[in-house]
Amino acid sequence: MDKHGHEHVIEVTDLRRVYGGGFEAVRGISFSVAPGEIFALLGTNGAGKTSTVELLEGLAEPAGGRIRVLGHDPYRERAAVRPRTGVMLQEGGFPAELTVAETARMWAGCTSGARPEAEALGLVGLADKHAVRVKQLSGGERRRLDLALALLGRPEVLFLDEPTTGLDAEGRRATWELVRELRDAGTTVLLTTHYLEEAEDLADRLAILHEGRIAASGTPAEVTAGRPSRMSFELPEGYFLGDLPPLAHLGVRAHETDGRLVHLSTTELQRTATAVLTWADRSGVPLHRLDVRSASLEEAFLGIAREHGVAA
Ligand SMILES: Nc1ncnc2c1ncn2[C@@H]1O[C@H](COP(=O)(O)OP(=O)(O)OP(=O)(O)O)[C@@H](O)[C@H]1O
Repeated sequence: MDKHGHEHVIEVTDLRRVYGGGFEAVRGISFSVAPGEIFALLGTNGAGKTSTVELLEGLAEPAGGRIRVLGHDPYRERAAVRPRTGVMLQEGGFPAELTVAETARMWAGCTSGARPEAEALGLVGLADKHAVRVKQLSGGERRRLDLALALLGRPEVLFLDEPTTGLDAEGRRATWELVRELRDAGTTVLLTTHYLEEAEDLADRLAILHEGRIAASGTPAEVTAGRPSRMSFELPEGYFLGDLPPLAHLGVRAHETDGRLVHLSTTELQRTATAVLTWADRSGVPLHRLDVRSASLEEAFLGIAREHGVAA
C-alpha cells in the first residue's frame, strides 16, 4: 500500500538473481511503484538493471525475494500478468524481411484486445513507415517500432528497457512526451536508462543500482538533495584563483583549475555565484565560459560511483 491507500502496481522485496556460474547480479533490492507512476532504474554498466527488469517481466525465476506485479507473481502466474503488461526489451529481434505494418499485425495477432496497428504506429511516429521493411529502418526507428509493439495491448504496466538508446534528440523528446501521456492516462511505467537527463526529466521516482544493490532512491529532488552544485568560468590572463573572495566562506567544498578554467563545487550556489559575479563586476573582470548549475542527478550518480570506487 502507498501513503494514499492504493495498492502498489509493482512490489519488489529483497529480490535476488544468481546466474549459472554463481554470480549474484541482483543482491537483495526492494522498491515499489504506485499506479500511474514512472519509475526509473539507473545504474552503472552491469549494475543489474536488465537482470531486474527480466525478473519483473517474469522471464526468469528469482533466486530469492518476492515480486508482485498487479498483485501476481510474474513468473509463476505469467498467464495472469502477461496480457496486462507491455514489454520493450533491449533487443527487439524482428524478422528483417517483414514490413513495419506486417510486424505490427503479426504481433497484434498474439495480443488480446490489441489496439489497431495503425494507431500504435501513429503513437510512435511511424505511420508513414508502414510499408518499409524492418531491415531498412534506422536504429532509432527500430526502437520506436519496439515501443509501438509494447503498446499494442493497451498495457496497464509498461516495462521499457533503455527505450531511447539510439534515438536522436528529437526522437528522445517525442518518446518522453508519449511516455508522459501514457502515464497521465493511468499507465504505470518502469524504465531503465543510461541517460540521467531522461530520468531527471521523466521519472516520478527512481533508484540508482550499483553492483546489484540500491545505492540511492526517491524522487529526483530527493536523490540530488545534499549533492554539491557547480560553477565554472575562465579567468582572464593575469588573474588567479587567489584574487577571488575567500572561497571557504562561500560554501565552496572543492575547487579545481584546468589551465585558466576554474571549477567550483559548492553547497551554497547562490552565495558562491553572487560573490564571484560581484567580484568580477567590481573588478571589471570578464568571466568567459561562465556555467552555473545546481545539483543534478549526474552529480548524484557520479558521487555514488566515486564513493564506491568506480571510474565514472
Ligand atoms: N546470463 C548471464 N550469466 C552470467 N552473468 C550474467 C548474465 N547476464 C548478465 N550477467 C552479469 O550480471 C551483471 C548485471 O548485468 P545486467 O545486464 O543486469 O546489467 P545492466 O545494469 O543492465 O547493465 P548495462 O547498463 O550494461 O546494460 C553483469 O555483471 C553481467 O555481466
